[in-house]
Amino acid sequence: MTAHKAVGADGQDDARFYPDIDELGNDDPSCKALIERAKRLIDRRLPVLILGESGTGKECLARALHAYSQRRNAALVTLNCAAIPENLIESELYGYARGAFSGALSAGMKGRLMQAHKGTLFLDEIGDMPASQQMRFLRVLSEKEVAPLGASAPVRVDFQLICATHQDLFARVEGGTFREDLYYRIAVGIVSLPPLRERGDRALLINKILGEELGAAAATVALADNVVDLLMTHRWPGNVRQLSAALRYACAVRTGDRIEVGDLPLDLLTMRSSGRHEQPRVVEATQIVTRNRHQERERIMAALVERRWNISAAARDLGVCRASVYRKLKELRIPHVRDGIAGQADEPAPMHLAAVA
Ligand SMILES: Nc1ncnc2c1ncn2[C@@H]1O[C@H](COP(=O)(O)OP(=O)(O)OP(=O)(O)O)[C@@H](O)[C@H]1O
Repeated sequence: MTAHKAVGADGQDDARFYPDIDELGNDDPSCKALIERAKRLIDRRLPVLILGESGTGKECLARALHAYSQRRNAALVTLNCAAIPENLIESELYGYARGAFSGALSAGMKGRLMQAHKGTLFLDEIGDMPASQQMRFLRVLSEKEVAPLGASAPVRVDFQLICATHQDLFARVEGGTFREDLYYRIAVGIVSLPPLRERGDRALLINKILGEELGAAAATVALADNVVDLLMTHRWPGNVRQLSAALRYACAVRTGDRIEVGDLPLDLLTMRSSGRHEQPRVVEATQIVTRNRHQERERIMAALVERRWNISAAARDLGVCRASVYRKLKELRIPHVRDGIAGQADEPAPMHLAAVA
């Protein structure tokens, strides 16, 4: 992760960390290809338009692109067009000169377009830019000049434009709420982020988020099999944001080294019972199960070695019953060394072990 200075939606310096662009694609070939394409679009004086459902990582990508670009040492200035009241968007974007109107700041105000000079302007939810502002913004893009309200002369601006929307922008053009000429001006370098349910790197994403949340402890925390099943089959309407929130919640409330289904947010379980999940992705689920198995194997082996294969003592350390330890030995294919350490081990496994396993 790389840190850069930026100016956030409230105009204040934003010291948030910026994702490393190469980490966004994980090891998934299609995500990596998409990120590589986005990298090729930056620094070409082309506007970039990031499309994708809410929570797919559009802002993350915009931040990563800025941090990757040649403009990384200048500001990234963001404005969420849906979050600013229509009557304020004009002064936010263009600013105003000293004494431009009664109630204005005495020193005037530098608008976001001028703040972004030499840097990057990120306009989130561009589909919500009021119709009254679209023509003026188009003119700025054509003329590369801004005229703050009350200013005697326009000011030249140079920024990398990145816009994002979760809406079908062309449908808004067809519906008459978004100008067609502005659409063609901003929709040049289009990058479409897939919804989480269509991504082939869900397991990698889960591991990455767990790693970020738990740090070194991630190596000792496993996911119960039914948690893996749920994470891999849920449809995630809130995309990566929802997945990340669910995992962070589970990491916070877990009481042991295993995240159980009861550690997941209640709304996720409710959605599941109402059928908002999909068919398991067997290959990916296997990756997580393998990771869990590996960690579980290590945990059990450590307890057994520590207790010199005294199953009762190891079971106590692990917080499970002896039968569970025997079941795990079988399940994880850990060969019993009972014969090798004579006198240290417990009595032979009970006859009903096969049935338990
Ligand atoms: N590749 C990724 N790896 C890890 N976390 C990610 C990734 N992409 C997105 N996230 C996380 O998902 C959350 C949502 O990301 P972001 O705000 O970029 O989505 P968005 O598409 O801009 O959402 P919205 O349309 O609602 O504004 C953030 O918390 C972000 O950290």
